[in-house]
Amino acid sequence: MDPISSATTKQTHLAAVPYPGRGHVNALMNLCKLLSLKNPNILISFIVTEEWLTFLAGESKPQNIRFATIPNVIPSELGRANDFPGFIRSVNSDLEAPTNTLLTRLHPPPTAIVADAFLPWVVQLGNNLRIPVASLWPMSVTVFSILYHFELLQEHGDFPAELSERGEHIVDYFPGVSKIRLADLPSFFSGNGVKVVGAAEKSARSVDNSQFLISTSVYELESSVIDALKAKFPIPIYTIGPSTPYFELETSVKDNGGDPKNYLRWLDSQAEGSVLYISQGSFLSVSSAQMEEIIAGVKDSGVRFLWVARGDDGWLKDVDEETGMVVEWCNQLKVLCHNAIGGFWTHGGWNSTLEGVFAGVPMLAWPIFWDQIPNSKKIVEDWKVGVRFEAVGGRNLVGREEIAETVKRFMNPENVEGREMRKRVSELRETCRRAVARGGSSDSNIDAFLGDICGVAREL
Ligand SMILES: O=c1ccn([C@@H]2O[C@H](COP(=O)(O)OP(=O)(O)O[C@H]3O[C@H](CO)[C@@H](O)[C@H](O)[C@H]3O)[C@@H](O)[C@H]2O)c(=O)[nH]1
Repeated sequence: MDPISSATTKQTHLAAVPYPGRGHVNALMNLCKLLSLKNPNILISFIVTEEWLTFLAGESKPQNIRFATIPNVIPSELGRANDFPGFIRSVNSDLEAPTNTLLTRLHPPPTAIVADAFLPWVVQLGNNLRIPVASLWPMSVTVFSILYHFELLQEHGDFPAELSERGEHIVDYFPGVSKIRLADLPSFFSGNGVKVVGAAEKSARSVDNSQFLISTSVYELESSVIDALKAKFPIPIYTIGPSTPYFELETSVKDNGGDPKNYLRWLDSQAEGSVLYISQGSFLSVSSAQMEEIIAGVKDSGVRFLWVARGDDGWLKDVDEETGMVVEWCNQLKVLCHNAIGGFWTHGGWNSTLEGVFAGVPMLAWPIFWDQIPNSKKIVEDWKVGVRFEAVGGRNLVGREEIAETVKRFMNPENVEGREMRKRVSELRETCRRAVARGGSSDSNIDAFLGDICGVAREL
């Protein structure tokens, strides 16, 4: 197939197919907004289930991005954590047929597709329909390289790994990836994670049949692994990150995220760098016993916090504003960029990790699973912009005293180690700002991708 020739004569119509999960939908929507800002003449159809359309109803977006829906053929987002392997199975079997039908009925017909790589079957649909596909990899390129080269783990006898025995074993054979302990690999390779490792590997390998690989990373943050992949791959690899709404920072009108409390006003009244922002991700969390220790530990630390907690976390509702503030949802990037925020307690989701770096806020990582583990290693060891609770997954319970001590030390502005971290993260913040500024690595890659899918040289 010649991916370009079909695009040259028609209006550019991009069909965007996100994986149904918050971190994935947001990343692809932000990419679509960036493309649309740069070229308001392209049409983008953003394909979601009817349930996801209700979640996105309040989303402000440019006119040339429209939603197109498929029926609710997968388990509800609201309970997907209950049977995660079952959810993945359904996404990989039940979404394909309605997506195919929709792609063939969209008008005008799509001239290109951008799809989350965790929907590997979209690549085949695109190939069948002779529409070029850009696979969006929503995690770090490091994690991509590890999954793509899964067979290296097997060849070295490192899969499956019993982490209690071999967790400290260091692996250095993934192209471009810095030395990493087996315990720091994505959780796909051990314990229950092996139930989904096949699906994850398939996602990474699906790019073999796509026409572009787009990464939400920032070139300068992972240059060695990106260079190694570029040397090996015949298709363009575009890093466009962070795929987060930095372009809306000044203009967003949704500062309260629908929450009746004004957390931004509260932040305005706090001393610079004094507040810990806490968010444990969008759908999986820790056990309730562990949560009790975390709440007690954070409160005992005496550090003020802004905490994102879901509706069922009722025990956080009695927090008074002298201690902190609890919200169900917030504009995370805006919060992180507020000068009252001095630290970010994060599960290490890739978008959150990049947002922490973009905002220049040191991170306290509590990874739960998947790529959050290598992301936390990157935060602490590679970039040196944070600390982590060691091996939280493998321990029964991290006690409140340890949590209180760690939080206090982490947020103490006098702490020498902390000063170094803050300096480093400010440097990386500038790196990210340069990447998205005009002519920077991410900005140029977005232009290049647009040029490719529009099939004509654009006037910038
Ligand atoms: O109150 C909140 C809480 C979160 N967010 C946003 O929600 C996104 C969350 O994304 P991420 O940090 O990546 O976390 P998850 O939603 O948990 O992401 C899933 O998808 C990611 C990308 O594949 C993976 O890195 C994670 O491990 C996986 O859990 C971020 O952009 C946040 O800014 C808000 O805007 N407000």
